[in-house]
Amino acid sequence: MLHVQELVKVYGGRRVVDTVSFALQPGTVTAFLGPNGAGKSTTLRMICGLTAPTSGSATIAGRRYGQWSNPAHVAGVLLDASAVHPGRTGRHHLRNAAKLMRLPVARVDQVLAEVGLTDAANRRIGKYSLGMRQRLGIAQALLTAPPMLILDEPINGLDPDGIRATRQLLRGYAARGGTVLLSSHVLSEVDQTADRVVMIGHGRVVADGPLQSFAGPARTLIRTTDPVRLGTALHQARLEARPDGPDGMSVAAPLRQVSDLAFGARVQVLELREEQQNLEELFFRLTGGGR
Ligand SMILES: Nc1ncnc2c1ncn2[C@@H]1O[C@H](COP(=O)(O)OP(=O)(O)OP(=O)(O)O)[C@@H](O)[C@H]1O
Repeated sequence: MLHVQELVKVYGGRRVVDTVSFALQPGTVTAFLGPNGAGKSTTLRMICGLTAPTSGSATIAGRRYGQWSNPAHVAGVLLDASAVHPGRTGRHHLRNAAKLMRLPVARVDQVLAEVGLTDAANRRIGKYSLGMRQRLGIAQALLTAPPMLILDEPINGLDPDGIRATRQLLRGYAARGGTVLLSSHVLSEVDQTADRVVMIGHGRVVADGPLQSFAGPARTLIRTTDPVRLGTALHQARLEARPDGPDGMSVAAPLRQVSDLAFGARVQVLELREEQQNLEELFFRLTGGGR
């Protein structure tokens, strides 16, 4: 669907995008992750034909985005959610966009509903929160029901409900065969949305693969009435464990193994859960944490 091949952008003698390559398949959500200034927006702008590459190419379904006679039908794009007229209502804004693309106006109410903006449709955009503007931008990208979405920081500024709704929307869209590329500088925003991560730092791709492949070994948090006894059992099983609170331990083992061990040691378990994978650490290690 999307093929990015050795894209390079030089500004003032500096390679802000440095030989970036990746390809996306239909039915997937890919997060393009990197700290501020890593080169995400510049890459997305080159993919959408808004910035000319110094070298390299990006094609969607075999052609450069700008070469398609109706590019919005090939990929829906949200690059800057603030680029909207504040005096217009959300519905008015989308109606204008639909007319420009020669789409039936009935489509406007469908996409407003898809992004959860029906109730705010007749309010002026100037009164929208950043999150609402982001959702309006996603609605506009969805107008043509395109096979691909390219979204620059679509989750930035959303409240938890907005993040959840956007996550469901994008997952549903990919489940129906759509291809999503979304950028973010916050890993936790996308770790439940994306199947795959392309990480970029200082203009270069530093990691690319399924999200699970970045996960470290499983860790389990266990709280028990008898941490000393459990500690002995863990030691005997040669499992690395570190204290977590007065009666808790973080154990370097999968949940099932820790559960079996606690059962065998006859300690009463108060809490047992898999720990969140700390992808953030990996992200900062790989990208150098910034410019
Ligand atoms: N038009 C331009 N002229 C000169 N330098 C630019 C231009 N656009 C971007 N840059 C520089 O290129 C680098 C990458 O910027 P880019 O906006 O692509 O990063 P980003 O990863 O999207 O970051 P952010 O999350 O802050 O938007 C930055 O150092 C930025 O200052």
